Amino acid sequence: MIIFVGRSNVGKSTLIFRLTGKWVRRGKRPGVTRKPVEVSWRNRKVVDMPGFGFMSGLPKEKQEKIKDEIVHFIENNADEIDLAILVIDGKSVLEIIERWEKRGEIPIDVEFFQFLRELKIPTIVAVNKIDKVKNVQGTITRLAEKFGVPYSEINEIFVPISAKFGKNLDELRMLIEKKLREGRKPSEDFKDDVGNGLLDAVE
Ligand SMILES: Nc1nc2c(ncn2[C@@H]2O[C@H](COP(=O)(O)OP(=O)(O)OP(=O)(O)O)[C@@H](O)[C@H]2O)c(=O)[nH]1
Repeated sequence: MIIFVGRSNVGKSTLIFRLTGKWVRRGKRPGVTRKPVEVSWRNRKVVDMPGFGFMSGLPKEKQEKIKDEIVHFIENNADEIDLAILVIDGKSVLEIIERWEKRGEIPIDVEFFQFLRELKIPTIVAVNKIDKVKNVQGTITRLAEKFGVPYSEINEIFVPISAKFGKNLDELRMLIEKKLREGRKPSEDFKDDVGNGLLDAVE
């Protein structure tokens, strides 16, 4: 199974369409709670998770509920998940992350990334909407710092793309295939060091 996670409106559905030729969108306006949407692609399940985080008109409790549901889905299906693609909006994500940091909170995108890492789920961060970003390389470097990814691993994790304009999608496809081929490292004992953070938050 391949899962797509990310804030609402970052372009998850557009990206899934670009990669698989399948529409997962059900025409709902942003902010309306929805369940994970599953399509089948090359003998695998591809799941578009509901968007997390702030959505205008959505009360905080509902945001938290969506986040908890995503966390539970990932925990319950962790054995089956071969790859997670965290989609972020390259234009706005750094500003959002810095806003959270100023409030002394862990930014939700960073929290999800670390949660996936704790579960040893191979993860790619698709930095979308780069058609709107001036300094792409600078953005990726700063993102790597925020996500705690060492410089040497940047190209294994971050891929700048534009789902809408079809930019760099071949690079993303190649990285997806590479990660699926590699699978989980055999030495990584699954669920071994699942510790704090999101998991505790929903206990
Ligand atoms: N400029 C730009 N816009 C994009 C890009 N990818 C997607 N969009 C636009 O962003 C908006 C949201 O895209 P969706 O694919 O619906 O986003 P989503 O993450 O599935 O949204 P939810 O269903 O709310 O979770 C749409 O208007 C897309 O056309 C991109 O690469 N560049």
